Amino acid sequence: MAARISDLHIAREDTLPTPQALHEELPCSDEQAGHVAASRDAVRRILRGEDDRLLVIAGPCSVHEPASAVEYAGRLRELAVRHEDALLLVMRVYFEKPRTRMGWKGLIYDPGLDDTGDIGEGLRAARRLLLECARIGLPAASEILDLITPQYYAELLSWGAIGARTVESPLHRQMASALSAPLGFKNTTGGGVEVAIDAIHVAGQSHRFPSISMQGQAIVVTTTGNADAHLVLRGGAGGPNYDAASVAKAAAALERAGLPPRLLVDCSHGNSAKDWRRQPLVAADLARQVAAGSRSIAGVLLESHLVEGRQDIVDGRKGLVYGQSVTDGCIGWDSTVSVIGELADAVRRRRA
Ligand SMILES: O=C[C@H](O)[C@H](O)COP(=O)(O)O
Ligand SMILES: C=C(OP(=O)(O)O)C(=O)O
Repeated sequence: MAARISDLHIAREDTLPTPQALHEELPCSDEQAGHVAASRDAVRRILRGEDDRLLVIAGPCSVHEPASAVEYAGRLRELAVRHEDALLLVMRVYFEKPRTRMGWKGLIYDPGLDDTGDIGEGLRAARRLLLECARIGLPAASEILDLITPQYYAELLSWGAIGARTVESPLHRQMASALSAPLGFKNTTGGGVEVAIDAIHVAGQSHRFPSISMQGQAIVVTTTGNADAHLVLRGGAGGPNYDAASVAKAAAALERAGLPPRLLVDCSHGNSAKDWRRQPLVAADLARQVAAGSRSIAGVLLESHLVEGRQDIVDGRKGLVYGQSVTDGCIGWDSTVSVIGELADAVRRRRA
């Protein structure tokens, strides 16, 4: 008998709807598409220095509860209008979590929070939420982690991230060359900025690679390159990199590499030593840099939710505090309002 040599580690296979089927089930209207296109344009203008506002990407570390994400979106939209002279507010709507070891992988991978892993339902929930953001006129941002799932929802994003764990991956860099939204590359978890600068170069070029079509067919896609890729400083194993000296060093590295010396800074992750209480201190330092005239800082990222802190998933959705993160700790709503106000004032002071 021939030895069994395939599928030795496959427990089961389930069929997903095609990207096209999901788009037809949850279509994007002309108004929603118009909002996404205009938001991407606004992001690009800020990145290029043609608009002196600050891009602020704020929202939960991960979305696990669509209802609290919708409530957060409504509140952020009000803040966006209040500060639109100084800030472009974008909601962080993250559905796929790259874990250091094991842990809940996000709404797309496990929408039930119970390891049942109904990815079809997760994609549906993600798309529904992004459509809701577009409906209320709030631009949305997400990390692109999986190489197939973007076909299901990425056209609704106004900003995307390639995270610290995947910034060196050739597959993510070539996938980034296909994405339609401006894209931030994080420095590595070790703190390496050069790796992200390499990634920006690679994503800006044309690539040819295997992918899936809207009809779910295996295809070879040829891309034109994403000209709006940029650097995000998120700190790393060696410490934070949000201070003025680190920002200046990174801006100089960008210039040496022939790239515009403009970047985003994440107040969380390595820049807060993963302690959410430190995020307002990081944001205050960035606000001081902006008010003092820095034009290198084009944007700021915040992990924020309705309720401060974080909680563990113990028994699926049971017992969870509404509006509190189940991944990294977040600042709460009141702190979010004051941090965003401080950033807006910094832009106004820089103008004055
Ligand atoms: O922002 C999210 C987390 O920092 C990232 O997914 C890693 O999380 P973990 O170290 O808890 O696995
Ligand atoms: C995982 C994230 O960030 P980083 O890649 O910087 O760790 C995140 O923003 O969720």
